[in-house]
Amino acid sequence: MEFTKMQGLGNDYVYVNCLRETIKNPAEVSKFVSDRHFGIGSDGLIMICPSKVADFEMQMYNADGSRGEMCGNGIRCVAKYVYDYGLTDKTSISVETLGGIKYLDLTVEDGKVSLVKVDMGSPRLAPSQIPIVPENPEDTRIIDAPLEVEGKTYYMTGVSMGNPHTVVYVDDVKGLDLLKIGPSFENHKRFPERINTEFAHVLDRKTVEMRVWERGSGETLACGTGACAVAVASILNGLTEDRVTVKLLGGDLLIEWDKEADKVYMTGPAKVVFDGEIDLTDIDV
Ligand SMILES: N[C@H](CCC[C@H](N)C(=O)O)C(=O)O
Repeated sequence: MEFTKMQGLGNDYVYVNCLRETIKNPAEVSKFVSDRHFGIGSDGLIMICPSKVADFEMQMYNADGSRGEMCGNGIRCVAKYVYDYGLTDKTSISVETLGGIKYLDLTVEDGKVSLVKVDMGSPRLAPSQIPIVPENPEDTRIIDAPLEVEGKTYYMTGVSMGNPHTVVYVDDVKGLDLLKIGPSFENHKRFPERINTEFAHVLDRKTVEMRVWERGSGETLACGTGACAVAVASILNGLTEDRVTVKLLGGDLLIEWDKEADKVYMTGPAKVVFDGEIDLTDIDV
């Protein structure tokens, strides 16, 4: 199978052009290719597929083989792939995802995509839409709500960007032991479909730094949907303006929540690392 390794702010995936390749068992393939010792090494697998309702379809699998509804860093790389590898000459494209159809604007420099702006759609805040089990059945949002993890009480804000996120604010992002607390958040009983957890620290009204423990992949260097969730949560909690630079371990994303249109926009880079070929005879069965 031919593949292209790409990364968005260090959130790296194995991309496969499924207009040409067929993958019978993507969950198993994702687990295999993601292994950083026995496979290629990545945060998961992203399949670029034909679509009846958009220019392309993105199917995204985490490193543990679970399917993600949406992937912000991934969809920017999909846009770069389809333009740079000649599948389209359009600089505005649509991509079908389990989180809805997304619309992207591509910035092209010297014939290749350097930057992508994504309309990430509307954040979903109702507990049932995230999903997060609310403390009280009548709660319509999860904002600054207590959550006990490993004997400590955190205060979380829940946001869905098509996939589930919970945002907690901490004083020292760098000092967090995510290996210790990340899985306890991910698998907490109040998150029926597990969850992506963002640990955020507001630097000023235009800037937030964060780390993320991703559902199905553990800590990643960046999470595009997570950065959107952090921006929405920060705005909802009155901590920042509607346009926020989110600083992740792998770099910065510019996030804007146009409250009038109720659309979140994410702007960031996408890069090719290398092209390769791998024999999946024993895996893709
Ligand atoms: N782990 C996520 C999918 C990848 C999201 C992230 N890598 C991004 O850039 O948005 C989930 O299971 O919902």
